[in-house]
Amino acid sequence: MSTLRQLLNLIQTSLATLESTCASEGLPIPELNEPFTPQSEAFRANPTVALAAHTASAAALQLSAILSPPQVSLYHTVAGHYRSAAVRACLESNVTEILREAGPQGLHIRDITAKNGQDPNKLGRLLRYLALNHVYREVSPDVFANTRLSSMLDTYKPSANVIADPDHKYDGTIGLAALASHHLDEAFKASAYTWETISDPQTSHSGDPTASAFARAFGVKETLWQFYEHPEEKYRQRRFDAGMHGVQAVQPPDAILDIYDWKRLSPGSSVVDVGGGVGTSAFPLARDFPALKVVVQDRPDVIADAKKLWSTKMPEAVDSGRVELEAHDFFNAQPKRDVSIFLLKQVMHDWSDEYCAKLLKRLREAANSSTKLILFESVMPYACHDPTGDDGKGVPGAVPVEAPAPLLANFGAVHEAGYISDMTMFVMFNSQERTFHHFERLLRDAGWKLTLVRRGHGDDAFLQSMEAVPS
Ligand SMILES: C[S@@+](CC[C@H](N)C(=O)[O-])C[C@H]1O[C@@H](n2cnc3c(N)ncnc32)[C@H](O)[C@@H]1O
Repeated sequence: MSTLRQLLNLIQTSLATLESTCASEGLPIPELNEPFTPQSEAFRANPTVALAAHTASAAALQLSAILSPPQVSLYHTVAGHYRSAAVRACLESNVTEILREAGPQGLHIRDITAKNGQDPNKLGRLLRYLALNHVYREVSPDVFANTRLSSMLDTYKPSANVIADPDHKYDGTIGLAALASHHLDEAFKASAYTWETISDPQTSHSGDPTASAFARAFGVKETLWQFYEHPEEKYRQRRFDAGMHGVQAVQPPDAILDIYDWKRLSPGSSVVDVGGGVGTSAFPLARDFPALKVVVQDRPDVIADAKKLWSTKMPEAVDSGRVELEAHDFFNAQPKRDVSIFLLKQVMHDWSDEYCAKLLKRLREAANSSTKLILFESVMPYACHDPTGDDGKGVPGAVPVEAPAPLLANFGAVHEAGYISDMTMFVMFNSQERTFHHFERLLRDAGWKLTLVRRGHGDDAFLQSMEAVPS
């Protein structure tokens, strides 16, 4: 059978599964022209529906790559920066808020620009360009409306407020628009310097966090965190914080409870959350497993914030000593001993290999023979079939569920989020997301043996957990 026919079959069988499962479970299938609501995404929580939707989408994208003129497909990627530029202009000129208030019949570009002060000829072309990819739609000539995609850029504030007070546009929002605004500013500009950064002998092979494309683009020799400390960067700092709040909000709050069988730990066992922030993961652990000793380690200013938070959320836990909030630099010798679990959640992806190696060795030095290391990170799939799992002798969970042939094994651009995160880590921090084999190598070199990958939250989940023991 031709590849085209195989792709078409995948679309047909996936859609049949999707429609019948949604019908029997009473799950609505989203409409492109209606605004996003959490309920409109509820169907994806059903694993059968999610797999069918992702398979059909991946097949449709591959079909388009075959049937579109190659220069058109290529330029979809080559000209990606124009789409970013256009969406940035619409986001920052508050088009989505204006169109939300206009409703599904849309608004003429003259009336949009009467509100946001833009040139109707220029903004109208940007909107029409984005409508090619269903971000906004042109309802009738020069009349535009939101779609499911553009509605995700909504701060849900009245347009008059965000137009009058752009400095506080993203404060107190759910964060997705803030995250997009951050990506379209710092990360977008940084990404333009990717080649300059990896071709300059000063930075090409460096693991230094200040050797990033971001530092080059902004003409600084500092990390993003140091950059945000400048008084004139307060707006960007607040916008970043709002964006991170949005990222946290879409992660299941109690995911930490599912990544290990915490019941197995005997009373008094100690769990050290290294780089644990203000204790987001430690809260559910301390709440559900009061017999454990939970230590949260982070930088001094983060621990100061953590102390304030815990004093209102769970003061007893800190007062009794079963939760300890400890300022500690994870590149220095680890002060804790007799630790059952060292937890590293979304810490490794902030650092290049040389820094991760340092941090892993500090933990290994403090480990005893029964200590476990749990990493909670994105484990990046290859874009091809991974033969690791074929003999069944490898590490359980090392290979994710792969897409059926002839699709790309990782579902291609349908699962792009992890790869976007990898690019973000690269341009902003000179760091990265890693494949299973990369994690395995890093751990092995630092004296750890990777024994298990847990994919409890589904294969398209953002984070997977990995277990390692001293080797
Ligand atoms: C991406 S955040 C992850 C926080 C937390 N594990 C979570 O998942 O919510 C990385 C954390 O590493 C902390 N960090 C960065 N450098 C550190 C260092 N040298 N020592 C200790 N913590 C550090 C940051 O302050 C931040 O809280």
